[in-house]
Amino acid sequence: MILSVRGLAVARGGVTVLEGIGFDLAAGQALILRGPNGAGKTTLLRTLAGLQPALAGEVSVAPEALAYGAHADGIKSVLTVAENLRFWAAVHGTSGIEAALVAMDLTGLRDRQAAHLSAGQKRRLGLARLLVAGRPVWLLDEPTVSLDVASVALFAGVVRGHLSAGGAALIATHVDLGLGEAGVLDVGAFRAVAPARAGAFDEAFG
Ligand SMILES: Nc1ncnc2c1ncn2[C@@H]1O[C@H](COP(=O)(O)OP(=O)(O)OP(=O)(O)O)[C@@H](O)[C@H]1O
Repeated sequence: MILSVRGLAVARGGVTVLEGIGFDLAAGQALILRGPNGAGKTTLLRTLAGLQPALAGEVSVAPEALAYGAHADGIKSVLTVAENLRFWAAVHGTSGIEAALVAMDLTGLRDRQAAHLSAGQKRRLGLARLLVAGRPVWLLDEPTVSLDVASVALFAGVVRGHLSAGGAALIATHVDLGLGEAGVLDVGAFRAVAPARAGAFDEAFG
């Protein structure tokens, strides 16, 4: 397994959100994280990415195998698209940004300053970063936000290519990426916090 999780408990703001999480991710596999707003998908991904500590449990993965992609994707607004990608290639010790530019349909925008990209174009640049990083396990939080239908399809193709090259992906998304082969993990099954009591609204405001 490229990523194994056992008995993991995660918290946000000092409150345990999910507990007893367990799953395996093999090379070539994608797992879609499902659950309503606030269920804990972002918290789980942040914990796996090492951005916050786990409360309990074990995560078995090589830290250098992970690439985390979220809303704040670290784009430097004063740099051009190509300069951003070259920067990340230097950080990750990889070379060549052309394949990433082509894959995310950014060749025509390569010399545009990132500050002047649209929201969807910025998102495509953030996703191109994953390709430049060259890491096998993608942890993705709502990767398709701001993407139009064509870009979602483009991205789904990129994920498929990553999987067939032996990569793996854990993706929190409310959108159907058309990855028929992907598994689904409903984080609701691991919820630690009791839902708000019925009637609480009436008690507070009634
Ligand atoms: N900075 C914070 N401090 C305290 N609590 C937080 C903080 N950020 C999020 N939470 C709470 O933690 C819980 C889990 O949030 P999280 O962002 O992980 O959910 P999510 O499943 O990713 O939701 P969404 O689908 O809306 O992105 C929610 O109840 C949320 O209100």
